[in-house]
Order: sequence, then C-alpha cells, then structure tokens
Amino acid sequence: MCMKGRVHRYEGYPMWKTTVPIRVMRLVGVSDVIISTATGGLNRGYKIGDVMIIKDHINMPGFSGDSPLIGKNDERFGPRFPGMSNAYDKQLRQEAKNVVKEMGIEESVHEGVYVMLGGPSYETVAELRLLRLLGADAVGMSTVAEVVVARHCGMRVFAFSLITNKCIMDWDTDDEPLHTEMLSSHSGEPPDQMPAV
Ligand SMILES: O=P(O)(O)O[C@H]1O[C@H](CO)[C@@H](O)[C@H]1O
Ligand code: HPA
Repeated sequence: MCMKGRVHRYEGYPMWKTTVPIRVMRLVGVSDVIISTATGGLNRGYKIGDVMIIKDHINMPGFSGDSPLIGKNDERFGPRFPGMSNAYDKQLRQEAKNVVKEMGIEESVHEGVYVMLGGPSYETVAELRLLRLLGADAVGMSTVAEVVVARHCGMRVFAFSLITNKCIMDWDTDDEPLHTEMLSSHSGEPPDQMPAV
C-alpha cells in the first residue's frame, strides 16, 4: 500500500486525524511502514539533496500535549503508554545502511535525529539554533505523529528524509526558506541516492 502525500496538523486536522492512514494500514494487515519526508538540514554537514535515515525524533508538539494518542486509549491497537525508545527499527536501519554502502553513496546519506514542529511558519534563526543545541539534525512538520501511532500498534518503522533546504542559522543574511525551493528540490533529476530508496 502506498500513500500519495499526507495531511498535516497545520492544515487544520487534529493530530489523530493526520495518522488515520497508519491505523487503516494496520487493520488491513500491514506490519512494516516506510515513511518519507522533506526536511530542512540543521546539521551543517548536510547538503541539499542528501538523505537522512531517521534514527530518533524529538516530538515538539508532544512536549505540549499535542499527541495523536490523546483521548481514551483503544486497546485493540495498543497500550495506553507505548514506549518510544526503539521507535526506528535497528534492523531496518542496518539493512538500509548496507545498501548505501554497497552503492558507495555514504557521503550523501546520513543517520540523524528528526525534530517535528507544528508549522506552517518556518523557524526563526533563534529557534533553529535551539533545535540544533537540542541534538536535532533535520527539521520538519510531519512524520513523528505517524511514527507514534505506528509504534503504538506494533508496526516496524523505517523513516528517511530528503534534505530540501539548509536551515538559516545566521542573523546576518536576508535569505528566507521558500516553499517553492522545497518543491523544486523534490523534482527534476533524481539524486544519486534515489536507487537506494
Ligand atoms: O513532511 P512533509 O509532508 O514531507 O513536508 C515538509 O515540507 C513542508 C514544508 O515545506 C512541511 O509540510 C514539512 O513537513
Ligand atoms: N523547516 C520545517 N519544515 C521543513 C523545512 C524546514 O526548513 N524544510 C522542509 N520541511
């Protein structure tokens, strides 16, 4: 089963609604989920077009209580308090890294931490500096809620992000992240790492 895009919290959907497709997949018998996402690169070693295999996340909306699991727990899917310490399956990540090595594209594929913000405004310089200090390598506005719901119902998760733009972490610049740039970095010639995907 394959999704063409997703809906986001900032589009006005409550977090649980953004993750309904994951539960539908579970109900029809899907056991493993592969999630892809566009992100801004916080890690200064990342370039536009690179891929980051997600090894962990920081759930910023979760810090303030905005979780897809809010409300009465549906025990048919999973427990009230699901663990998240091994959210991104180690074996699947290792298999992906083996493919990357076989293909000799290690330079443009990284492993890092994804931070989810609510959006839709892009981040200020001060916010991006804070996120970097917190240990995040890439920033986006999706993915985490899907992962939380997938793990809640026992699915294995592999997730990766395309670095569509570099985060602006310098106050002495007039640059602005533009959504059109994110879209153009999705299209055109496929980057070297596409065959690995
Ligand atoms: O995470 P996906 O849906 O790939 O989209 C990313 O790109 C959009 C911003 O350009 C945000 O929605 C962000 O989350
Ligand atoms: N910030 C937040 N979300 C994003 C970005 C970004 O720089 N790029 C793509 N999605």
